[in-house]
Amino acid sequence: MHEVDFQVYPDEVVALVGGNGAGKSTLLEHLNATLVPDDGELVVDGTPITDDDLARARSAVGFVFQDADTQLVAPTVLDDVRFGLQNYGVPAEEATERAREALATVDASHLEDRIPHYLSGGEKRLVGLAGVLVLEPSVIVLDEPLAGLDPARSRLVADHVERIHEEGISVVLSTHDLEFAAAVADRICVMSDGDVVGQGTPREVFYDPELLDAANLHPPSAVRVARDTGLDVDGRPVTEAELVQALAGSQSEPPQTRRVDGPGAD
Ligand SMILES: Nc1ncnc2c1ncn2[C@@H]1O[C@H](COP(=O)(O)OP(=O)(O)OP(=O)(O)O)[C@@H](O)[C@H]1O
Repeated sequence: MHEVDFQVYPDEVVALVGGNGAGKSTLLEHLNATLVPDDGELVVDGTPITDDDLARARSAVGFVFQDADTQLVAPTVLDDVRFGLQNYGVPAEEATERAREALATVDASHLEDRIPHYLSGGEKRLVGLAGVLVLEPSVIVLDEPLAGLDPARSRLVADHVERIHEEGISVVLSTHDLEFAAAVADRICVMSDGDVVGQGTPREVFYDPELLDAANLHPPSAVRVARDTGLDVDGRPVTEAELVQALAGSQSEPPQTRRVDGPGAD
């Protein structure tokens, strides 16, 4: 990383996008002081983090790792989710109650007695998320949250991101899935070669071909359809739902704007 200036504001979802090796995970791991900058500063909730104070960054910024196994350490799922709370000295009964609530939030209550090691990749990710949510962080970092998930579980993760956001927690995630980024993010940061090379709303970023080319990225399919088919689509849609809505809107235009050929034509 070099010369990176990156902020997360309250109540926003930020997606880091960029090719392999662009620096997404490295930047994310700085946010909760898993990595500490050689030069520069990490400020959490307005206060600079010092070497003696790393625990504060770790409790304020919850990190859900791409490889969930690194995060799951206890013999059962419930033990795992309450592990962090017990480390912070929360009494056992309260820790259990809060852990159960966090598991319910991610629809994983049914897993509470299971052995974390034997869960599927998607289940592990949900339990990792519960283990972070239970600590009530102000920011949650998700490194490649869709990696290895089937489409149904990917949708579930997208729903959870929205739900977490509605609870007033900021979310920073990295992803190679630009459709997902377009659907969940308020702000997209484009990374290339260890740097943030551009950022903006999904509409600004995904309709900026020069920025996307510079980072070797292809826009989401809705953007490609809207841009390349020559259809007169208003509003620069970035998701399929927005594209469908825009196309439906353009179909309700007056009939003279539609080309009508063939035998049935008047
Ligand atoms: N601890 C480290 N020391 C030195 N170089 C590192 C270290 N960790 C990562 N790198 C290098 O930094 C670069 C960025 O890696 P990073 O994992 O942040 O990329 P990424 O954007 O998350 O990539 P991907 O999409 O492939 O996961 C890579 O070239 C990687 O080899």
